[in-house]
Amino acid sequence: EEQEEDVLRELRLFLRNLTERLMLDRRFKAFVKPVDIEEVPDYLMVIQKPMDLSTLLSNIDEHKYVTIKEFMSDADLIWQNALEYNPDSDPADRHIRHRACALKDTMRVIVRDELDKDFQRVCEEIRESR
Ligand SMILES: O=C(C1CCC1)N1C[C@@H]2C[C@H]3C[C@@H](O)[C@@H](O)[C@]2(C1)O3
Repeated sequence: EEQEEDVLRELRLFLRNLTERLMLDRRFKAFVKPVDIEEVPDYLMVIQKPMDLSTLLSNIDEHKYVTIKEFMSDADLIWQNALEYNPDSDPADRHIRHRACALKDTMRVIVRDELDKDFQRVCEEIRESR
């Protein structure tokens, strides 16, 4: 229905705004683009599902997400992958993990504070109806 497409358009606007705000945050610079496989040749041996903020933005424009849960599943890969690939006690890994944790918390707080619960439920109903 057209009313359903109106809801999904509004979800995409929220998701683009959220993703763009994260991309502008200096703490999250390392998460903006895919990890460079030429620079990190073993990355795909460790990480099965790479993800980054630019890829999230492309997915939004390709109408991949009908609910916030689906978006968060991909968005969570960004910090989860960073924790998994950078586990060591050296300062560089600790710095990446600190930023990964900040990304996780920042995303959740923005969604909690800015995405209406009733709107989320309407999106879930659309997903269940398809
Ligand atoms: O995991 C990541 C990114 C950081 C958050 C995502 N990378 C894997 C490499 C390990 C570490 C060293 C850099 O040379 C750079 O190549 C990477 C990029 O950081």
